[in-house]
Amino acid sequence: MSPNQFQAKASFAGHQRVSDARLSLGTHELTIHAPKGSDNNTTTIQVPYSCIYGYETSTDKATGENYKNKVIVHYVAFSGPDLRNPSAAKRTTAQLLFERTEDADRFIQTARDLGALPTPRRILLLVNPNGGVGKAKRISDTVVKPMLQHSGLTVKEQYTEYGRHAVDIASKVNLDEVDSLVVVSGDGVLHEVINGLLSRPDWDRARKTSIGIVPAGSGNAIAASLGIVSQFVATLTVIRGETSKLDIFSLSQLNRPKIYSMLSFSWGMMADADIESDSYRWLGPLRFDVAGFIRMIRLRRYPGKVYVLPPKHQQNPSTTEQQLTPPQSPSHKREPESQFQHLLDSNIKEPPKPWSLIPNMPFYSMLLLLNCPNVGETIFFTDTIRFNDGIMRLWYSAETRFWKILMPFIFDQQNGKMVERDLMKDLECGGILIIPGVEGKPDDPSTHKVIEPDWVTSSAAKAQNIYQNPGLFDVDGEVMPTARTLIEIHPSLMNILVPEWLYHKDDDNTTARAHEVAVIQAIKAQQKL
Ligand SMILES: Nc1ncnc2c1ncn2[C@@H]1O[C@H](COP(=O)(O)OP(=O)(O)OP(=O)(O)O)[C@@H](O)[C@H]1O
Repeated sequence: MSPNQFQAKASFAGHQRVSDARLSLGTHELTIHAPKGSDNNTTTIQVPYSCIYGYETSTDKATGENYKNKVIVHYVAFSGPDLRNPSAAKRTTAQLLFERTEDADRFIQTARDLGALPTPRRILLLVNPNGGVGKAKRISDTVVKPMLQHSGLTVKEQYTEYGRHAVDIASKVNLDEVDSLVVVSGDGVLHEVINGLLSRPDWDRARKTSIGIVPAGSGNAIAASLGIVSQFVATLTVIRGETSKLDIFSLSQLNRPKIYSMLSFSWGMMADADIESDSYRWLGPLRFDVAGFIRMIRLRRYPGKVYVLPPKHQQNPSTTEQQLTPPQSPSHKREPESQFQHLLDSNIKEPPKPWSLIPNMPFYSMLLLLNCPNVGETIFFTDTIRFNDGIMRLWYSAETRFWKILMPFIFDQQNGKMVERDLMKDLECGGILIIPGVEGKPDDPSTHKVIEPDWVTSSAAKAQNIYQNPGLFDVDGEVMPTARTLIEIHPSLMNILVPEWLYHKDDDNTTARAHEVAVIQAIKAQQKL
């Protein structure tokens, strides 16, 4: 027998039968060949390594107390080939009874050497008891912690106790003691973790700490964008420890601390609906539909000008060099480098080339800047975006006709074709500068200030029924003041935990592809049983 092959009695959760089986540890999967019945046909079960989240050894009662010859392999199995179907993933086990303890030990050691078993790491779980409809604690207790129990990972759990507590935790956590910060909540708490890490004096080290999410909020857009649609897959992802680079946007306003975003920035209808949906939190994910519908029938148009910087690959080097601030050495950088901070000066009326104004847009009914394919768990916007391609995608519209706006949201919410309707225009960009016509804190009328009277109070503006209110600036579901704002992209700034099989069809990621193939083959083998 080759060193990667073993004999054991095998049985599976939910099946009574125990068979004498031949096990083989391959490049990407454990294969179990077991006789099916009296006719000596064999059945083959495959357990992809990317689905194994732990193991335990125990003593088999029949062979005596001195023998630790039983190995229970814990893994996630899928009932169908759609790895994004939330109900397809289940936890299960394979029980392997070896003749001798040495055989069990050798099996574990070989599996470890081949990367079949999770590598020990230290995890800090941040659980928001108020996230979504308050289910995060239950998810942590019934799914996350039980799965972590056999993983070999060291786990600390902390509840967030107040709004923005996760910022405080991430800005102070001892990075020598934690390998990954994992949020059991929604996008809001992950946004806070990113902002906490990037606000640290040692941000250049902190940004390399991997971050992860177990979706337990109501939007869960980032998890859905990563293909993490169930809590089982999310916890498996945390345990396996595979990471991908994540682009981050920075949002700068004069005399205010920088804000960092991993997901989206919006202004107009979607921002209004997202923030206003907070009053319907008890509805769960449906809150976005209800708030969205109300906002669509009472649509607003906000005045403003938006300037766009082309993405790096479209820029002509001779026109950009003069814009760059001198590069600082990493040890002196107090925060991720910003190249166009000087554009926040309100004396600069027109940012110089290669910036350009979005033409013929005196007002916006919606504006959305996206880093990921999903804007919510159930709103799959487009598959043309990568969260690590170094590009921002901007969608905008001045449309105000109710039916025009409603159609894509009714028919295309989940098929990624929303952007194909003739509603929004889109642009690839490396940065944007937004100059709203009215500034202020959206919820405090005493702060509202008309900055550009021509755009807001002129008779032409009045004739177009332009809203004389700043509107909401929404970043990852949180409100920021409405003011002149510079948004820049920082390509691959952070590392996010992703399923090992996360792969886009046109990416040349052969390892991820191999993992995906292994999982699909395992599902097919399972279905033949
Ligand atoms: N103990 C707490 N009490 C009150 N608010 C909290 C507490 N812990 C965290 N928060 C706040 O809860 C807010 C919502 O959290 P989160 O965004 O994770 O959930 P969600 O809004 O349901 O999900 P999503 O953003 O995906 O829609 C965050 O702004 C966070 O600051």
